[in-house]
Amino acid sequence: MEHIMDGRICAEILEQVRSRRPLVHHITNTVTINDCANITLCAGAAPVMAEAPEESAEMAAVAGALVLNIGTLSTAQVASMILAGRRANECGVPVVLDPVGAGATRMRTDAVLRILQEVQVAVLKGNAGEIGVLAGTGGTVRGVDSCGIVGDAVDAAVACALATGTVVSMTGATDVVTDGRRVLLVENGNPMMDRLSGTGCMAASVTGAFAAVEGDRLLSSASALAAFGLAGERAAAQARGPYSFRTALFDELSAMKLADLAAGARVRARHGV
Ligand SMILES: Nc1ncnc2c1ncn2[C@@H]1O[C@H](COP(=O)(O)OP(=O)(O)O)[C@@H](O)[C@H]1O
Ligand SMILES: Cc1ncsc1CCOP(=O)(O)O
Ligand SMILES: [Mg+2]
Repeated sequence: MEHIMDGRICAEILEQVRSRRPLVHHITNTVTINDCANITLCAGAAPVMAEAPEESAEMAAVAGALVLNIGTLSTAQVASMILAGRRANECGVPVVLDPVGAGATRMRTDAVLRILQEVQVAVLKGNAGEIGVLAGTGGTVRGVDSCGIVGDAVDAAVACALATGTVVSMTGATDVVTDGRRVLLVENGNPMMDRLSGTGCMAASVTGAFAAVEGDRLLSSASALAAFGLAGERAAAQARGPYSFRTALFDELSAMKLADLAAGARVRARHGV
C-alpha cells in the first residue's frame, strides 16, 4: 500500500534549517568540496570543512551534523573521519556517510566498512551501486558511478539498512530512503543531475543540514532529497547545459519558497515491508 507524504513536512524541516542555521562539518573530497560548502549555504545551513586530525573531533563536537565523504580518501583522512565520528557520537551529533566509489576498489569498500564498524552512522547516502555493494545483495560501481544493482532497489536499500543499522538514502531517478522498516520513495529530481559531478556529494550535504534539525532521520533524509531534487527540476527548466544548470541549482535551492516545496515535494510512503 502506498500513500503520498505531505510536502508540508519537507517544508517545515527546511524552515527549521533556515531559522537555526546549523553548522555542518564536512570531511570530504577535493573534487566537489566547494560545491558542498555552497549548497550547504543555499540550504540555509553553515558549512565548515575541517579534516586535520588535530581538530576534526573538536569541530565535530560543536557541529549540528557531520558529513563524511570518502571521494578522495587517504588512510590519514579515514583515521580523521573516525576520530570526528566517534566524538560526534558522544555529543549526539548525527553522522552522514557518503560511501563514494564503494565497490570500485577494495580500499573504498574496506574504509566504509571500517567507518560503519567504529562510528554510529545516522544516514548512509549512496548511489544504487554503492548501496548494493554494501548491502551484500550485489551492485556494480565504476569509478564513482553506479552501474546498477542486482535485484529490486527497495529490497537492496532495506537489506543495507538492516545490515548497517543506518537510515539508507539511495539516490537515483527515484530515491529510496529507508530505516529497514519504513520506506519513502522520492520522485523529485531531473536527469541533468546525473550530468554534473558532485550532485551526490551535494545531496549528502543537504542531508546533513536536514539531519541537524530533525531527529527522525528517515523524514529528514527524504525531505532533503525532495528539496534538492525540486531545485534540480527548476534549474533544468532554465539551463542550457550542465554548467548553467549548476548555477541555477544553487540559486533555486537558495530561493525556494516553503510553499513551493510543500506543493512540489513528491514523496511516496510504502508500507508492509
Ligand atoms: N535520472 C535522474 N532523475 C532524477 N534525479 C536524479 C537522476 N539521477 C540522479 N538524480 C538525483 O541526483 C542526485 C545525485 O544522485 P546520483 O546521481 O544517484 O548520485 P551520485 O552522484 O552519488 O552517483 C540525487 O539527488 C538524485 O535524486
Ligand atoms: C569525480 C570524483 N572522483 C572522486 S570524488 C568525485 C566526485 C563525485 O561526486 P558525485 O558522486 O557527487 O557525482
Ligand atoms: Mg554524480
